[in-house]
Amino acid sequence: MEKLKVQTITKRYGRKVILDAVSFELQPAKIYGLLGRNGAGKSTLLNIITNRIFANQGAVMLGEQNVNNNQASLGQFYLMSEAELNLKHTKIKDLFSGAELAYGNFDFENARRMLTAFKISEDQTLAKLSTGLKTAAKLTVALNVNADYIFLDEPTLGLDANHRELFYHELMRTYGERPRTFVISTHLINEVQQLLENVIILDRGKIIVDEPVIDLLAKAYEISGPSNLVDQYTHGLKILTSHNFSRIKTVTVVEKLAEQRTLPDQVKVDHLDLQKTFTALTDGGNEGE
Ligand SMILES: Nc1ncnc2c1ncn2[C@@H]1O[C@H](COP(=O)(O)OP(=O)(O)OP(=O)(O)O)[C@@H](O)[C@H]1O
Repeated sequence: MEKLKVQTITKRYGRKVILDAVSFELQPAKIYGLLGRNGAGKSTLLNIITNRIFANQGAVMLGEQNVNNNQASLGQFYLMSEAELNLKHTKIKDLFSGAELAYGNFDFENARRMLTAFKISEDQTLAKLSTGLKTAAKLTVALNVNADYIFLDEPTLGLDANHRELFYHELMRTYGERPRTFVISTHLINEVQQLLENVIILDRGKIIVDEPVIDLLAKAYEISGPSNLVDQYTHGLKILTSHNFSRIKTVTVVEKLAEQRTLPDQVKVDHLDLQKTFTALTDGGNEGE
């Protein structure tokens, strides 16, 4: 498996810049989270990587090959997204054969086992399934297709809590059996935190985070206490969010706290989880666009 390199991708719709010279790399056999607020450009980016839409500038490379219209490279990528590509009236079993035809070595046995777990018959068509079960059927294809890079755009759309658990379990199972790269774009950040090795955060057209989750969380803090003491302790730090309740101030920072900073007795420092870190970093972003 080769590295996938996204190099200075720019995408504009009219005069609006959706992706602004975005660059990052995906390593073989890792699970990434691609996070961003509504309208941040996640789907646009995944569609560009998989050649469904075209960038105004930049390139996507698999190893040394530009993937643009390159069937051999594109044959390593699979995108599961909301778009149904006119497959509504296709039976699930025909989706399986389609994946076999396009990619070879489809894991029929595991796919049938997953369908049974989701209580879906392979003779059903996507059109007749509920939103959640449609997602479950598409996930069953995505987790059993023979591709090195699998992009899951909103893979939990409509899935109830039990089915989401089943999906996370199946993802880890297939990843354990055959490690390949998964990129999961989702808003259910807390739920996927345990699955992700790396996180990429898109905000207002740019990548603002691209690192192992463990490294990001190691420097993500919530600091609270009497307002004047919090101000004193955080002097010189970049405060991302700040709230006052009565005389207690709570701020978030995502940067290393130097050891020589003395923590006043009444000030408390806690680590943030991934959801809160994301919110702190993207507060004031582009929600609702
Ligand atoms: N075909 C299009 N024409 C014009 N603008 C578009 C088109 N497709 C997407 N956009 C705009 O590009 C921006 C990014 O959209 P995109 O769907 O990539 O965001 P997203 O991060 O996937 O959002 P969400 O989390 O809400 O699904 C949005 O402002 C959207 O309105």
